[in-house]
Amino acid sequence: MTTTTLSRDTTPAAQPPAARTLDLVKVYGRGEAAVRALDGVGVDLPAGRFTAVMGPSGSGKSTLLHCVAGLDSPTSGEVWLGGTELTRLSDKALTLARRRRVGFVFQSYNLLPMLTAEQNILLPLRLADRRPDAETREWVTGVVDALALGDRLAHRPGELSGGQQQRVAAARALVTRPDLLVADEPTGALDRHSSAELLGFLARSVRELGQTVVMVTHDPSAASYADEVLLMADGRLVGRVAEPTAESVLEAMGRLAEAGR
Ligand SMILES: Nc1ncnc2c1ncn2[C@@H]1O[C@H](COP(=O)(O)OP(=O)(O)OP(=O)(O)O)[C@@H](O)[C@H]1O
Repeated sequence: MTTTTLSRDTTPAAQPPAARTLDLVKVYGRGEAAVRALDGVGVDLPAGRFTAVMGPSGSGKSTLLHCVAGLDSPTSGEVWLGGTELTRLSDKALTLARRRRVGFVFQSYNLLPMLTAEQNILLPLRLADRRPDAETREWVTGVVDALALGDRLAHRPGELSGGQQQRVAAARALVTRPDLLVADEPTGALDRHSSAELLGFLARSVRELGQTVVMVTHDPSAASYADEVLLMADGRLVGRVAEPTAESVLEAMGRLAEAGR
C-alpha cells in the first residue's frame, strides 16, 4: 500500500510571481559612453508581498523598476507581468497593460494641480474609461479611509501637505487594484511621521488587501516595512535580506560597501 501525503504548499513561491525578469540587460548609450545599467538581472516579485530594492546610487534600482513596470524597455532579456511578457508587446499594448495593471508612486507626487484630491484619485479609472461600479466604489472608500483622506477629498494638491499629497498619490495608484504597485523612493520628500504613515499603509495594502508592492528606497527604516529586501550593485542582484529590520538592512548594506572596495 502506498501512503500519500496530502499537503498544500502555501509558500509564496508556489504561486506564480506577480512579476518576473529573466536575464535582464539594459545598456544606455553606445560605444565608449555606454552604461550597463542592468547586467543580467533575474528576479521574481512574489504576489501578495512587499519587496524593497536597495543598493548604492547608480546600481540600477530605478532602471529595474522602470523595466518591470513597462516604463522603459530593456536591451535584452524578458519582463513578465503575471502571464504576460511585456517585452513582446507593441507600444500600444504595453501602454494599456501599464495603465490597467500597474500603479505608480514616485518621490514627486505627480498630482494634477487643477484637480481635487478625489478627482486625482479617480483619474486612472477615467483614463481607462471605467465608470466606478459598486464594488470599485467600495474599494475606493476603503483605500481613502485607510489613508485617512476622507476629509481632504475636495482639496486641491496645493492645499495639502506633502504627506497628504503622497497619500493621495498612493490612493490613485491603488484605485485600479493593480497587479503590481511600483514605488520609487516614495518617502524621499516626506518627514519621518509622514513616511511612517505611508509605509504603514503600503504594508497594510499587502497584508490586508492582498496587493503586491515593489519599492526602491535608500532608507533602511523604510526597507524594514518590506517582507524582503533585494540588494543591487553594479546592475546585478547581489543579495537579499528576508524579514528585514533597519539594523539587518544597514548591516547588509555595510557588507556590500566593504565587498565593493
Ligand atoms: N536615461 C539614461 N541615460 C543614460 N544613462 C542612464 C540613464 N538612466 C540611468 N542611467 C545610468 O544607469 C545607471 C543606473 O541608474 P539608475 O537610475 O537605475 O540607478 P539607481 O540605483 O536607481 O540610482 P539612484 O539611487 O542614484 O537613483 C547609472 O549609471 C545611471 O547614470
